[in-house]
Amino acid sequence: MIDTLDDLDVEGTTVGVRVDVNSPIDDDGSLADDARLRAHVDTLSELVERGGRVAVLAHQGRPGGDDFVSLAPHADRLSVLLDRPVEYVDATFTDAARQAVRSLDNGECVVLENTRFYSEEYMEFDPERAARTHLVEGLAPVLDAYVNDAFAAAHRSQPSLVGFPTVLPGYAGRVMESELDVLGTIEETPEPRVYVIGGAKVPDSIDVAWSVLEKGLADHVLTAGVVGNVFLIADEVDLGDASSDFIYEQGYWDEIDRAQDLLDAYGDRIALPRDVAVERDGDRHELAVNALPPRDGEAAMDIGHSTLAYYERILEDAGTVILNGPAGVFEDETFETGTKELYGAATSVPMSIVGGGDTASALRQLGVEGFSHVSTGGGAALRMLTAEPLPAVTALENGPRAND
Ligand SMILES: Nc1ncnc2c1ncn2[C@@H]1O[C@H](COP(=O)(O)OP(=O)(O)OP(=O)(O)O)[C@@H](O)[C@H]1O
Ligand SMILES: O=C(O)[C@H](O)COP(=O)(O)O
Repeated sequence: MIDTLDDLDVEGTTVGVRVDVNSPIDDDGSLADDARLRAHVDTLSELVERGGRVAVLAHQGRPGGDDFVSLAPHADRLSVLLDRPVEYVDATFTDAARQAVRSLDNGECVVLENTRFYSEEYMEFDPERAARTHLVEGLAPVLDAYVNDAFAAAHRSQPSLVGFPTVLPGYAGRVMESELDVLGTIEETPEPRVYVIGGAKVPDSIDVAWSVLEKGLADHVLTAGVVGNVFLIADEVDLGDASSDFIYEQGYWDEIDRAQDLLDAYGDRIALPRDVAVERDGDRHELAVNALPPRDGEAAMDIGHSTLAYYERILEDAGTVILNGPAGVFEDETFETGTKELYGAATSVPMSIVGGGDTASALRQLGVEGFSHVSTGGGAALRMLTAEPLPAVTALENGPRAND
């Protein structure tokens, strides 16, 4: 059992609230989409309205990425969404951060700096070790309680997710609570069950594919996006240098072997793209897999119409579809078709569950709606849908309670 905000005596309590506001960022450093911030408004408003002193903790991007930026724009946006001043401090666990938290009054809120600006936060620990990191040792002494609303990051055992609830009474926020309610019952959803796995986080996606195939949860796994490209290469399709170099540069080369092992073990339940779209003379150009490799410099940026027809036939018979990750580079209009049509077809399946930050923003951008549940989590939703425990949830379950 996990305590929720219903169990927390909020008035006058200093609460560290871990949210997941990891968002797409424009070239000028501003937020390209605020959906993940809006998702946390209920939890944060409730805490400030009930007189809490709220210190917001979150990550943005990954080290080395263009979206690895400060949380200052997030604080500005939260201030608009919560309709009250939200302070921002460019520190997370130092004296400056502690000072900012100590000076909060009832009903006030401060956003601390991107937790991943500190290297320990980008490592995975067991909860006891996570509790001895600089972040947790530095900040926990000025907090009375910890609320985890970051369902989308709950598959990470990083200090801000598993360390705080090991030393402070922990509570699930409203997003966490509702996601666990909806996604906790995957084994009871209608069959056949189809998992559509696209996007660019290849190692996570291959883990999920292994797990759902091994446990018999998936009748079919449909691959798309960079994940689909990795499977094609594993199936000895020559995708050309541009796509191969991209996979190599992302550090995903070893994933090709894992994809191959997966095809050997469960190939009959894994569907691979039958064609891909590349850019040729400024336009979209589709190439059947047997017509590959593409010309020099052409990369596989989307699935093509023959793949769409194949996947749509599988979806017609599905009872449940679980989707994560766009089917192509949907940010470019030329390559939005795969994502738009595949996700559009999925809305006709009786139970359709979508996860993922980029996926949710892709769907809004493309005007695709009508799913049974759009989760705030991508990797976390998928992990949960494999019936695997989420480390951050386990840490909340095992941590101290207010009355202990
Ligand atoms: N064929 C492709 N080549 C290059 N990039 C691709 C391709 N297909 C999809 N992408 C990129 O994948 C990115 C999104 O992948 P990602 O796995 O992060 O999805 P997500 O929905 O955000 O999931 P999560 O919430 O787990 O992060 C998009 O930016 C998109 O451009
Ligand atoms: O976008 C996500 O899936 C979460 O914010 C977790 O981000 P991560 O995959 O960089 O840990």
